[in-house]
Amino acid sequence: MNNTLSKFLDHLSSTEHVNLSKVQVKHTPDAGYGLFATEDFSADIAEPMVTIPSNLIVTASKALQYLKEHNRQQYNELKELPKNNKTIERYCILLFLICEKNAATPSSWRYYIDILPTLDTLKSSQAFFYQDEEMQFLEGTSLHKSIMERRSNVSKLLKQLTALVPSASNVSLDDWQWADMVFWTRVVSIDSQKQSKDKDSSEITPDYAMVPLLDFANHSLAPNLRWELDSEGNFQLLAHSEGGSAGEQLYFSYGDKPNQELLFLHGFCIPDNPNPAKFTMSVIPLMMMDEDTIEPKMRWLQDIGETHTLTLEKNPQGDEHPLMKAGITKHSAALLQLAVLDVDDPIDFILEDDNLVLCFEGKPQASLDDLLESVSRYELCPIQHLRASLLLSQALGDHYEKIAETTEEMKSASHSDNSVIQNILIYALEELALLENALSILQDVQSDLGKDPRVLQYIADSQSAE
Ligand SMILES: C[S@@+](CC[C@H](N)C(=O)[O-])C[C@H]1O[C@@H](n2cnc3c(N)ncnc32)[C@H](O)[C@@H]1O
Repeated sequence: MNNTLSKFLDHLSSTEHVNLSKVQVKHTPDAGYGLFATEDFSADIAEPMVTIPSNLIVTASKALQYLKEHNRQQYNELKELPKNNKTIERYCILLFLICEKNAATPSSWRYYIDILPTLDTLKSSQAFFYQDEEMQFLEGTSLHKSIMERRSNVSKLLKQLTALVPSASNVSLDDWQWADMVFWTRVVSIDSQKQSKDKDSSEITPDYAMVPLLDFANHSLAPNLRWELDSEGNFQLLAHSEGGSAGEQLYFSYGDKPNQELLFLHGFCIPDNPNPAKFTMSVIPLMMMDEDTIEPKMRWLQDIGETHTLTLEKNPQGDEHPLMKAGITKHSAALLQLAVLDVDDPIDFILEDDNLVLCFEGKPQASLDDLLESVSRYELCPIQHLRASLLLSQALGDHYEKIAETTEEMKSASHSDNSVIQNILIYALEELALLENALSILQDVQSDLGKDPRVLQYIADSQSAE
């Protein structure tokens, strides 16, 4: 056991009187440290395996208390910010972590800070820090896009923090990244109602908590450990389900997260994860096909407050729209209908009170739902559906090809003992299967639409025009 870990555990047992007789922290083969049972445990026994006292749990109010003593300026600025806001809660906790990590004179919290993963450890496991080779293996996937977005947002978020808390302007980007990642990989969300003992009306009602010791427990979809808050705000760690035997690793569930989310937040995947993958991509490159309308379309989306993300889910979304049979959400089906409209279609854009309004067949469209509905009543509707479906097939097909190529490469023997690449492979194959299924459904959809007389006429007209 390393020195900082044994000091931390000593501190818990001798100073804080935490009874550690039923659990221990040990290295695991593939998940860093883990929490293990030292004796048989059963859900029939109501007694907790271990109780973490409330004074050891890091919440926003605890962080504020700490900053009041250790960084009065940050405390004064934070306490003026709106209460019960998750972002502010997170800022409090991050600033606490950074302040104690860098304090010349350690407080008793340093035992905990010292056992948290360092930035170098996080760099070797977190998707955010993937090198070029790993990013190449993610080409075409939704995760590639999410990582790039997170990278470009990091300094923006730090700027947002310093706009609210000017005294945090000396926080380095490295410290900020370290604290943010430590936070997201270890935080649990608690029901703030149960935290009555922790409430102080002048401070923030906490929902986020970092719980020393519990945060050594790794994730499983079949957990044998659960936690409960007692009436004093202490965290009780209890056997879950059937319990288990001495020596077993104790897992709790981080939630029903799909592999994409697990890989993004934690750097690992669960083989055969039943939580279905989602594929996301931006509609913007698809809008770019028509240079004349891209600008007003983007402005209209902005004015009606809509996002640009297309989402493909595993399970069909219904049959309100042919694309939804392939798993495209209603919002995405509408975005695709918008994307295919061009100057030859019955659309106009008019400016009304500084807002750009899209009119379809002369009627203003207040929302994407309205547009979807108007297109479905349009006499050439099957043609519009077919165009949207072909555009989607083209886009998904491009992603499919990129992912198919990289998964073949990852399957090669030279990567078989690289756990990072094996995790990427599990995730990429799921996304590949999702795309393959959608592409095959889209083929059927297109073949059905191709039989519609209006479509046949349209094709004949276009051919004779050529
Ligand atoms: C709350 S911590 C658990 C303790 C951690 N293993 C440690 O060494 O400190 C969460 C992190 O543990 C790792 N982890 C948790 N569950 C895992 C699993 N089932 N497989 C692989 N790594 C896991 C991930 O790096 C994750 O971000």
